[in-house]
Amino acid sequence: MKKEIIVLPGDGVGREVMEAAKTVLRAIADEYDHQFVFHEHEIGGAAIDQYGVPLPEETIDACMHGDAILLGAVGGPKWDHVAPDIRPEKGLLGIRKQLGLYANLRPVKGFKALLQASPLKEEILGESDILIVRELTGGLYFGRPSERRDSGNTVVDTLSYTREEMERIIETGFESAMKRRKKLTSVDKANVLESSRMWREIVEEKAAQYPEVEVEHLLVDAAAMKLITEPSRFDVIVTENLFGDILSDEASVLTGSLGMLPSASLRRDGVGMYEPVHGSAPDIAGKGVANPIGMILSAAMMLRYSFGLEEEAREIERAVDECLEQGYFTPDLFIPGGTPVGTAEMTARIIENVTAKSISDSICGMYS
Ligand SMILES: NC(=O)C1=CN([C@@H]2O[C@H](COP(=O)(O)OP(=O)(O)OC[C@H]3O[C@@H](n4cnc5c(N)ncnc54)[C@H](O)[C@@H]3O)[C@@H](O)[C@H]2O)C=CC1
Ligand SMILES: CC(C)CC(=O)C(=O)O
Ligand SMILES: [Mg+2]
Repeated sequence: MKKEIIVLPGDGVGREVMEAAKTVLRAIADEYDHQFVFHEHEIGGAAIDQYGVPLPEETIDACMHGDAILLGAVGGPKWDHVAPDIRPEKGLLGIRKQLGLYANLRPVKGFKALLQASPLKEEILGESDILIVRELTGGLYFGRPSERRDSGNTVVDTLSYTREEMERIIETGFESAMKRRKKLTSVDKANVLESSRMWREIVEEKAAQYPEVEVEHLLVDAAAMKLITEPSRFDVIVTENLFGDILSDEASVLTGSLGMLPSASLRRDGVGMYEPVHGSAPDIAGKGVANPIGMILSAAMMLRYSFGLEEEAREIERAVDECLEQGYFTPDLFIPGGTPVGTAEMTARIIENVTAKSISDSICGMYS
């Protein structure tokens, strides 16, 4: 299979973890006889430096013509003082909006080797993983332009959603629940927000079409608490943009680190951008210690959702699991008795496991 992959490394550790993901994809291409062609373009701060804007036309154009997009992360202190409308983060919001990538799937899955050191291990192990379905192109991040009034003493951000925007993501939530353990937790703030009241109405309407799905409503503040105290009560969580952003960083703690979580940003026709949940991590950027697993697992999601390469996706996931079982961990993680490594070595160890399987398979094949 030949695929053209648009690569947007962005800023900070985004660039480091992207190298790792490309290396793993090259190993998979070799093992399974695929051709993955990478086309690199700038977004975020790196694009501001080169083009003066966080989302250049040539980047959008490339994204529209590729088979799938991989994104690292954007932002960093270097661009803290640029005008608000050209901040690096506007590049990311812009590409999501312009490509219509409204459904952000954020699986929160624990790996056994890491959970042994976690007080939450019984709660999240095994079948009890969580899928957060986050609305990605509406709500507070996309309101009318934010403004400061009254000599800068009054600030205005607006939260607006259309019924259609809510319906399509809530449907994604129900469809995801149907493929999993058939439980959907809808998270809102319906005791206060009008947008949340409409959200809840729509969830109730859709529930009638999915009688097999058990539906519960939680207010976001209680949901944040229960995510930590009772993670195993959750199967699929569906929620709007801001709540999903915050809850997914929180949920990452259940897996050991924010650096572990991948995501897929999709639209109905299958076009997808794949990005780790974390940001550009300026505090560790350039030190060679970023955890590449969230980015590598995002590449696995790309193989699964955009290319239909389920076996190859599972192979990456298996290799990550194996590498952690062997005790390798980046400094954001901890495995008792294990070996601390940097980004490059972690990546090399993961690839060794991809290769190890196929070598042992081919040896078995020779004697069967
Ligand atoms: N998708 C994106 O591009 C995102 C961009 N950002 C931007 O990133 C910049 C930094 O934001 P922060 O609030 O610091 O969030 P962050 O997600 O970059 O970092 C939060 C904490 O997690 C750690 N961390 C993140 N990724 C890691 C990895 N792969 N391995 C090990 N540790 C990791 C960091 O070292 C830091 O202590 C800001 O400019 C922000 O706007 C933030 C979140 C998402
Ligand atoms: C620009 C931000 C909304 C990025 C972020 O934190 C995210 O998508 O998780
Ligand atoms: Mg976030």
